[in-house]
Amino acid sequence: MASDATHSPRVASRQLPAVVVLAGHDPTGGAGLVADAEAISACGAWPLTIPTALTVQNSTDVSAVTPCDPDTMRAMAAALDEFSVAAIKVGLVASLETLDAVVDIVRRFPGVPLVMDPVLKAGGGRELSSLELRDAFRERLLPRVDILTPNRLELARLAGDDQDNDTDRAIALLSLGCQAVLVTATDDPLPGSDRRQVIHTLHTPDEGRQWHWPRLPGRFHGSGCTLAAALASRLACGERLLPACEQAQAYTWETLEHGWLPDLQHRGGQALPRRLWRHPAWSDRYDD
Ligand SMILES: Nc1ncnc2c1ncn2[C@@H]1O[C@H](COP(=O)(O)OP(=O)(O)OP(=O)(O)O)[C@@H](O)[C@H]1O
Ligand SMILES: Cc1ncc(CO)c(N)n1
Repeated sequence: MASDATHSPRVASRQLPAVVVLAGHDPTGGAGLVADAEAISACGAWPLTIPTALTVQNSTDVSAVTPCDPDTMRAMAAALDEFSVAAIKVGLVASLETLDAVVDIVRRFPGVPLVMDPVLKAGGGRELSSLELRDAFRERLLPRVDILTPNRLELARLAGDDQDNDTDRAIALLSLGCQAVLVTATDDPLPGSDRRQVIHTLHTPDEGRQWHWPRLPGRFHGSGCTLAAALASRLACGERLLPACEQAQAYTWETLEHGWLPDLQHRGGQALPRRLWRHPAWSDRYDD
């Protein structure tokens, strides 16, 4: 056995691409930082988690949000200089002060792909963003975003009232400097669309692309976080935008297909995506 003096830990020689996650903490693990960390790990990268807010919530609704201390967030980011940061994922930003910190942190990583999942409203309807905050977001963070992943409601709220269809709304956001917009249409299906499917539309300045996925029964808590975190992870691993979008959607769909309901009484709770369902420790559990 090697002596202490000569012992060196067994380490992998390959560097793992890291994803900085700036998001709120959801104690259920359905959404927020924990969800993001699971999705990022499952999709091949290493999560570096910086909390933006602490929330009180269950699988249905958020009842309180406490923004985190912006200087602590900045200090956390500054301490991560051993890692090779290859993507950033931003989720819930609940105050102007934490938005300032997010903007400062993002500036530390110029050119690193940034995925933003705008979290404006909780599943149960609680507002999580003020008009002032949305304006500041559009002005200060959106121009740095590589891909935004709003649902249709978030798209309409961020684009404002001047457009009357999703394409024009997405173009309005692209004109503010964001590079791509992937719009999900689950709770608010596209007019005239087949309700047995969920449709995603990618808008970029050069191309558009649509995907159709079979609609799974039930409602899910944290599906949007899963999609955006998986996408950040795939981009961190060097995937190009289009295949990264496709792989992140396929992964998200599988986590929902393997989702589970914490409340078997079905008192209105939502199902939680099982993001590590491929892990051997989970393989023989909870499956019907
Ligand atoms: N019932 C469902 N069937 C199939 N896919 C779903 C279903 N619900 C959500 N998804 C998938 O989850 C991902 C996130 O979409 P969704 O529209 O739920 O985002 P969101 O409303 O922003 O989510 P969240 O409220 O969790 O932030 C998409 O890939 C979407 O297709
Ligand atoms: C912390 C957090 N982020 C995002 C969402 C949206 O699902 C949530 N409910 N909670």
